[in-house]
Amino acid sequence: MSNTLDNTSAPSSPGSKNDQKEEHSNIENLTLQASKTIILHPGSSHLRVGRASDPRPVMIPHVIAWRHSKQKTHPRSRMKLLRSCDNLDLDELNRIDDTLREQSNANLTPWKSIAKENGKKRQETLQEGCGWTWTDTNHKPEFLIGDDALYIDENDSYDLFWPIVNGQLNTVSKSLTALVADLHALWAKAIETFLCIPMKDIGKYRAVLLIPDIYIHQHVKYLIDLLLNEMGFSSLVVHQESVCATYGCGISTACVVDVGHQKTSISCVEDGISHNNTRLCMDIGGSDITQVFAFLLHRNSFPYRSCNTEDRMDALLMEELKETFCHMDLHRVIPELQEFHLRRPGQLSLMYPITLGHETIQAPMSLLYPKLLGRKDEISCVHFSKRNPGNCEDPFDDTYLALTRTKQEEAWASKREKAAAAVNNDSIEMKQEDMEDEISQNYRDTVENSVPAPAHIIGIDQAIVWSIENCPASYEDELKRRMYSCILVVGGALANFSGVENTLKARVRECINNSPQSNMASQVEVISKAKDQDPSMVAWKGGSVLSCLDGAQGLWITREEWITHGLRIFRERCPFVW
Ligand SMILES: Nc1ncnc2c1ncn2[C@@H]1O[C@H](COP(=O)(O)OP(=O)(O)OP(=O)(O)O)[C@@H](O)[C@H]1O
Repeated sequence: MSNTLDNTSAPSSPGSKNDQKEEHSNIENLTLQASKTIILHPGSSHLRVGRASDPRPVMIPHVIAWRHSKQKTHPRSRMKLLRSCDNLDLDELNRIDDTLREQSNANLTPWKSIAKENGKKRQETLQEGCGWTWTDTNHKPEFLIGDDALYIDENDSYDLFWPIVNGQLNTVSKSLTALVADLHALWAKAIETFLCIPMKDIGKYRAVLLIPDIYIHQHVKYLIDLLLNEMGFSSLVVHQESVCATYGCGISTACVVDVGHQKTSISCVEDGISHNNTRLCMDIGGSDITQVFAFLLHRNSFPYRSCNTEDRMDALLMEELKETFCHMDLHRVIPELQEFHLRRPGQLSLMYPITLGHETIQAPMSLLYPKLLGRKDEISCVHFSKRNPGNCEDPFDDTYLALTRTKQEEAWASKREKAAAAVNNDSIEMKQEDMEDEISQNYRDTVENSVPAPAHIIGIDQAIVWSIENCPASYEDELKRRMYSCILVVGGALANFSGVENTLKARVRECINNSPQSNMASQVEVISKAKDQDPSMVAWKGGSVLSCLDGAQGLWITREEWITHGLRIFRERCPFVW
């Protein structure tokens, strides 16, 4: 498929008039097709949706607000924008500080001095309002989506719901059927509002759906059914985020590190295939960085003293401050005098001066030192590829494959499945030590014990090494070498920080320096803004590239085929191992 990818951008060779005519009409066809293809990339914080012909997608908060009656007696659900972090392990901050001192050769200003400075700061009221208003709900819409939902007054009669949590469908708060109904309402409204396509015309459009690398089979089935059956798209292709990310950058082989709002997913992709054993997902991301930053700002006498991240507007302010001030440039540790604006719908804006110390680096570094997050659920926060539980619609499921695979494949698969099941807490009887033994053993098989086994959350640098070391064997470890020399960071949460490439590169080098792969250390390269694209849109872009590839034309499943053959046809056409 990579060759085809190159072909799409290759200039046409001059030929006869007929050839040129044919080429012209091919291009016209392709453009027409692209304008009739909608790419959907849902995430924990944002939904990206747009036509394949668009240079970039519309990106809206992936949230829906349902109206409820004022008489409702039970408390309204208030899904928090940021997860709480009450157990930060502050000893980890000392480790981060040691690294900063070593790298910057500078003295770090103690947080108490910064706090003293901030204690003196007073806000200034600006004469102009912020221009924001609460969403007008006077006409009592049944539901609202995106920014309209996010900016509903908290006292208004609406319940907010984020359908994706930690990168997966949020089935903790709702049944799968109810959740899919929410997605139907949300996606249809987004397509009508932002792409100006009435749902009555959706049958003229094809859809590309991006799913997580580690997906739940049943969820994918529900989503296909939603798009083809319920919404009525004419046909559909489903593909994994990491592979689409490589298409989006025009890179054929990379270790893709996708750090989003609530999840970090790592996978080694080679020519359009994400290697199963290299996939790892941890429930940590940008939302954790925001929480750590909020904590550190409070410790440093944050001048907006009543800030409370349980409040939606304050949580959004914290996100904005993180995106504006945080970075991963380890040489920038000197305190800086900055200012920020506090905006609230219908109120005058306030301008606050603030002194920022090196908490602006400590917060993003928490993803390299995840112990800092103090996650109590850290074992259930690590996920590996899941076994296909099988489905009666699909005769060639894992059970069939298990019966037909070789002895060696059998041994490997059973070991891996046991370890993955344990880490995912599916196998509750398994004791902690057994579990660690299994995972270590599984891990030793390929890694020779050079990196700790990911039975709990580990730093992103270590997770990258774990993933690459699990690549299939190749001549003189050529594949691993290629992965180390192309670590592609996508997703909005890490790739946007200045200095991330150098910092991550140094950390990965350090991780492998004392391992059998130390000869590859000098070749480690990290790319965070491939082709100057917004890293949170790279995978979406790849979805649009995929929809135009010649080689992908055989992957489409039509509505009729889905209705007639169900999962069987999906397995046949699926561009990844189902
Ligand atoms: N300029 C920036 N600097 C730092 N962080 C940023 C920046 N822009 C966006 N982010 C962060 O990126 C995160 C959103 O990234 P992304 O859109 O890739 O996540 P998502 O796909 O919605 O979530 P997930 O991958 O967890 O399902 C948010 O935490 C946001 O604060």
